[in-house]
Amino acid sequence: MKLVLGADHGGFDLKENIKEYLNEQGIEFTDYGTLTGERCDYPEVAKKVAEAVADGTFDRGILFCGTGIGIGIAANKVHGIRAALCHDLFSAEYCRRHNDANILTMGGRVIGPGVAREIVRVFLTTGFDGGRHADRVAMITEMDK
Ligand SMILES: O=C(CO)[C@H](O)[C@H](O)[C@H](O)COP(=O)(O)O
Repeated sequence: MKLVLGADHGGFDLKENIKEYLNEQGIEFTDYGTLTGERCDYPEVAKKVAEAVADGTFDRGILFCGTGIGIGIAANKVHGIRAALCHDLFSAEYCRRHNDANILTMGGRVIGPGVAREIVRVFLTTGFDGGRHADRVAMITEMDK
C-alpha cells in the first residue's frame, strides 16, 4: 500500500511519532510535510495530500493538525476523498469497513501517541465491507460531481 502523511504545526509532533511507528513496523510512507514544527496553514497540506490520494499516486493518507478537524474539512473538498476524523478504535475500524475512508485525520492536541498508533494500525489493516456500504459510498461520490 502506498501511504502519504501530512501535518500542520499542530499535528507535527504526532506525525513524527507515527513515522517512528511506521518505520518500526516496516511500513513505507512518503511525508508531504510540514517538515518543521513552524506555523503553517493546514489547507495547503490537506490539498497536496488529498490530491495525491485522489489521483492514485497514493492509496491512503494520514493527516494531522491540532484537532484533526480543519485538515479533514479541507481534504474532503477534493473529489474522491473520504477523510475520517478518528480518535478511537471503533471509528478507525468502521471508517474503513463502512465508509471506505481513504484518509485518516487525527489531532495532535487531542490524542496521545499510544492510541494514535493503534488507530493507524487499524486504519491500515481493515478492509471495506462493500455491499450496501458500497451503494452508499457511490451516492457520496455522486454528490462530488
Ligand atoms: O484547524 C485546526 C482546527 O481544526 C487545526 O487544529 C490547526 O492546527 C489549528 O487551527 C492551528 O492553530 P494555531 O493557533 O495557528 O496554532
